[in-house]
Amino acid sequence: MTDKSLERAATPEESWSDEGANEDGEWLVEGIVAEEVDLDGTKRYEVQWGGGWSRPDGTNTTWMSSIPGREDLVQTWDRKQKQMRKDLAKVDSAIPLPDTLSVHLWRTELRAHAFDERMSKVPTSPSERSAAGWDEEVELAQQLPLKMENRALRPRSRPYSSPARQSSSHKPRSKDDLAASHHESSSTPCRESSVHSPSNSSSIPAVSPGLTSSPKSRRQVVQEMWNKATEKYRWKKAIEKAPAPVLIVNEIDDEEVPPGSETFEYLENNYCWEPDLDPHMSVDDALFTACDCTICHDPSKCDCQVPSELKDDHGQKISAYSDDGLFLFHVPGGVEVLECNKCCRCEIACSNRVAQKPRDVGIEIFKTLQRGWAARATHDLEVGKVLGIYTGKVIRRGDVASLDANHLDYVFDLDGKEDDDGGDVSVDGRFSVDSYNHGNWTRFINHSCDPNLVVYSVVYDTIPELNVPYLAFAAKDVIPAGTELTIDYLGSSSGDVEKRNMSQVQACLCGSQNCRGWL
Ligand SMILES: C[S@@+](CC[C@H](N)C(=O)[O-])C[C@H]1O[C@@H](n2cnc3c(N)ncnc32)[C@H](O)[C@@H]1O
Repeated sequence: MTDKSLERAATPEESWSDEGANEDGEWLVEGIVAEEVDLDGTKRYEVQWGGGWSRPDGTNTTWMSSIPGREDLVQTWDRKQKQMRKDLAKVDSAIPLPDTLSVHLWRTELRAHAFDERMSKVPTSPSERSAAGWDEEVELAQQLPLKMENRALRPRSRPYSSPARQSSSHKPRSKDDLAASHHESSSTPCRESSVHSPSNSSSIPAVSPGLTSSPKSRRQVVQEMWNKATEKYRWKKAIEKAPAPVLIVNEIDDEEVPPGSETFEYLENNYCWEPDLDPHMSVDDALFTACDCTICHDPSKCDCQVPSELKDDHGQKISAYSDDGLFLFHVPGGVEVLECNKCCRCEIACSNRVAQKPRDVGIEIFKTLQRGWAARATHDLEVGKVLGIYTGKVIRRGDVASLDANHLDYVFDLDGKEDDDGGDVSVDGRFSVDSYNHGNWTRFINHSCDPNLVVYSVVYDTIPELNVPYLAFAAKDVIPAGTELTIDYLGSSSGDVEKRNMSQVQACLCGSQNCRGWL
């Protein structure tokens, strides 16, 4: 594919006679009809020529980065576009954004493909993008002072009721080479340098080493850093594929990247933790219950499902997913989905490996008018589509209280098996995930009282007894590309607010018809 917007059409001066020029031989500009933003942030305007001039094929526009002598046209155009974006941003987050924005999204996709082309790799599908060039480019941009907002609340996972736990039978098995054939990534101790520190390895020179091109914008640098991090989560053998890209878009104001982005450690599909949690988090392979299936169609015959509590009305074990990997929404509160794990023999294509697969949907982190940054997908999503997992730093629940207040908005409790009093989960066994300094795109998912995503607990690279499942996000409805992705921070609990200090409650600006008014 060719990025048409970057082709430079011949101007009338270059290709055509003077017919259509005014008496001074100057060409008349009728106006600007479109704009395009290049990968490095450079704008181009599609200029329509006046004077009745047109090419033989009827076209009469040219892409130009400036219009000498008609800067007024550029200013007026920029002002109107800014206003239009503001108006668009006022649209209720629960309502799909209008077509004008889809055009933008489509162009964003085109730009991503154009980038791939320039890096000499033609992507074969929208979700397959090249890593070429990241290595030279990702050495990071200028370190700017970061202003972190002080917020009070934290999103909580659904407060499930806690069913009686059955004791799991574990069938130790020897290691085989399967682990190596699956994803390279596993959860790791947190990278200390990513905690805000001006002198750490994430400091960003103004110009990328080895490149003579102009300095990169902060947006570009952060985006590249994050996408390079997703590259680590590449599946070998059957699927030579990294997750789809994450892009940063601001159509509202001049904030280039979300606060703290430059020092943020992007973790696409794994947790990190402090060394003191290592004995808890590092699980010996011998403790995994693994299956010998090739493709796991029948959970009742799948050894790794022995500890699973996901059953039908007759007590038969059932799968959380359809054969084509869509979430089926019959996982009751308190039940964790057990996906095939690194010791199972099944293929990567197994229908019981879903939340753990590299994300095949592109994500845009975009600025909203009143709710900070948010997330949306660049493709239409079908019901049950699983988008990814909440990642970040695993901490003991007891340590949440001592976090800085601005972390609390980004703390998700792993409380799926707990009831209001913690149930049969011991105090020492309660954990939370802090995605303030470490995490992935899901930390930008805002709250809606009428959300379009559901959250469920899933286990695959640890064992259920450790109580550190991942929280996975699945589309509750058909979600058109460009629609903000939202969850209900309070799950189904309406009583939860009574336990909260009311001074912590924030006004909800989700704009849905059944908005509770707070979150
Ligand atoms: C996990 S963060 C979501 C990402 C956040 N918007 C950002 O810019 O980083 C949660 C915070 O986002 C804001 N937020 C999310 N949903 C909101 C809503 N419906 N109304 C108002 N603010 C919201 C609140 O400040 C909340 O504490």
